[in-house]
Amino acid sequence: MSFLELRILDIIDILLVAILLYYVYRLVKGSAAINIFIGIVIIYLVWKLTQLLQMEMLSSILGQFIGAGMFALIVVFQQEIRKFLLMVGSTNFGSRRNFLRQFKFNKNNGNQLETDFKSIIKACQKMGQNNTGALIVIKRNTSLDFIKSSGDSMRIKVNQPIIESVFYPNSPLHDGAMIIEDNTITATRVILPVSNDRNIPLRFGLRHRAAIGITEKTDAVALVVSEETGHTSYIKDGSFDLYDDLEELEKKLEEDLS
Ligand SMILES: Nc1ncnc2c1ncn2[C@@H]1O[C@H](COP(=O)(O)OP(=O)(O)OP(=O)(O)O)[C@@H](O)[C@H]1O
Repeated sequence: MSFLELRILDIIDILLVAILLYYVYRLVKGSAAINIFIGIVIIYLVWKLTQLLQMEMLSSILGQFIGAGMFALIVVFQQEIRKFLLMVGSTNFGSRRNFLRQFKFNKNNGNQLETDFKSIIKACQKMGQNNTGALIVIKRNTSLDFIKSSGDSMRIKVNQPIIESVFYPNSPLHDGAMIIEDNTITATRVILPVSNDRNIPLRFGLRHRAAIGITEKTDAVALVVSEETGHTSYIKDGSFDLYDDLEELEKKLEEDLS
């Protein structure tokens, strides 16, 4: 029964593997790769079990299969591996403020720029009334530098008329997404990664899929104003975060951005 002895390091090991699996699952969720991912996890677990029970023959067959399969996996999951490395590399662990924010130690410390979410919501409401489409991504901890380069960089403090004029249909900047970081509009016309999730209802087009895509890959939140319905959707962690009225939306943004 010696294999059942647990050291602290084993627990840390298990936790780290669980986190890794969670991130891999988030990357492949909704795409065809999810079935391959589940298949691999099952084969790996069976292999480990056969090793533990010292079933030599089955364990060596599965071991060889997994060894050769690693190369095949790199080819099959090329896209996902790229996204994963991008996600790891773009997480700004270096910033002390962001690090502390993870633990909410420095909540309301007065030094950080509070996002003027009320102006953003008012702009969305106004654009919705005029059936003007918009896609706004608000950064939280994960760096968005890897997508900003696809658009035009700028540096304007958030305010309602500026947001409305960026998305005004004939404006040269209206296409693509607007990025907001630390209460500053830092990029417009940004092209976002589109989600492959097959569960997104067909009535939602590319604008909504792009918002879901970026919130799957980063911890940013997104607001989408539909050109067709005028409705503002709030998107977080790769899915629609529903609300009943604007006050509730304000509350959600206040909580999520603090
Ligand atoms: N990958 C992307 N990144 C950023 N913006 C995008 C992306 N794909 C589409 N868009 C924006 O979405 C607009 C097209 O939206 P589309 O009509 O397909 O979306 P929708 O989700 O149906 O929204 P709506 O309800 O407003 O029609 C484009 O004009 C462009 O501005």
